[in-house]
Amino acid sequence: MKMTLAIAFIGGGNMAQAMGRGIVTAKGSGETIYVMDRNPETLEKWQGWGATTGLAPSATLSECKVWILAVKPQNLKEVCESIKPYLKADTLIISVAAGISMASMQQWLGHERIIRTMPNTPALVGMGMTGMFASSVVSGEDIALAEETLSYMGGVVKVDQESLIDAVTALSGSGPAYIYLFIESLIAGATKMGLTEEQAKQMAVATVAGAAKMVETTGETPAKLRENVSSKGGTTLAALGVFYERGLPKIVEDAMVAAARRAGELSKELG
Ligand SMILES: NC(=O)C1=CN([C@@H]2O[C@H](COP(=O)(O)OP(=O)(O)OC[C@H]3O[C@@H](n4cnc5c(N)ncnc54)[C@H](O)[C@@H]3O)[C@@H](O)[C@H]2O)C=CC1
Ligand SMILES: O=C(O)[C@@H]1CCC=N1
Repeated sequence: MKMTLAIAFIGGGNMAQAMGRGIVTAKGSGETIYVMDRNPETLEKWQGWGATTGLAPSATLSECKVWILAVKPQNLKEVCESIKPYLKADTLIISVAAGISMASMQQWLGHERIIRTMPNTPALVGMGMTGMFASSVVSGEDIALAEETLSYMGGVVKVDQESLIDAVTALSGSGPAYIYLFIESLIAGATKMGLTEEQAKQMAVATVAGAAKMVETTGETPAKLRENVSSKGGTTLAALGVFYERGLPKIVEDAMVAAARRAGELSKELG
């Protein structure tokens, strides 16, 4: 027997699939999920997970208590207008869109029960991180429901000001891409020194994962752990010297400021 639908993804692309995969893994199937996406190819993956799918808004949306808005910020206004007729008073909206304000979504949807979040794609492997901000009208019960839904994808951190979602975007939302660039750079450097691509990838990935796990489990600060690797007159300090000389900490800070600024621009351009 088909299970009752619980969650609707509005837009079933990269981010939605990463989030959906977390739910499918936790629940054993996608049977409680409904996905609305105008691209039939995008829906094929969801169908393989057992989800119900649709190419356009329909009454099926009304069967779902939680709607996750996961289209590009540029498409959000038109999509909100198209799904609005199927909203019920108790529908809980969770937006993952970068840079689109709560006020705009409340206006486009004529609905106040909205939670703004910023997840990231490691949700696909259950290691996501989501920052969330709830409007003042959202009940404790709905916040708990949103936290439960998001916890299938990894960690959840609540922030108490909407503007902080842009900082979350600059850190964990866009952050996986920064780490991928760093891994790409490590692999490129190692292959130039003679390691094979496969060897370099294995070592780079283990180094990033191992270092992150050390920060998570030892209780030491990242600075102390860095010092522990850095022998006096040794190889690590030779490398770190280049990072400092070229201003890596400032480069990272500037990059994050650019990401947060872009979120602010999206908000001005799109709502
Ligand atoms: N990709 C990432 O790492 C992250 C993305 N986000 C946010 O997630 C949202 C989605 O981003 P992605 O998944 O990367 O984009 P995507 O392009 O992979 O997915 C968007 C989906 O929306 C569908 N769509 C667009 N207009 C539609 C309409 N009118 N009706 C039905 N379906 C429609 C598209 O067919 C597409 O499958 C964005 O708002 C982004 O800011 C948030 C955190 C991380
Ligand atoms: O690049 C973007 O705009 C989205 C938001 C965070 C990650 N990807």
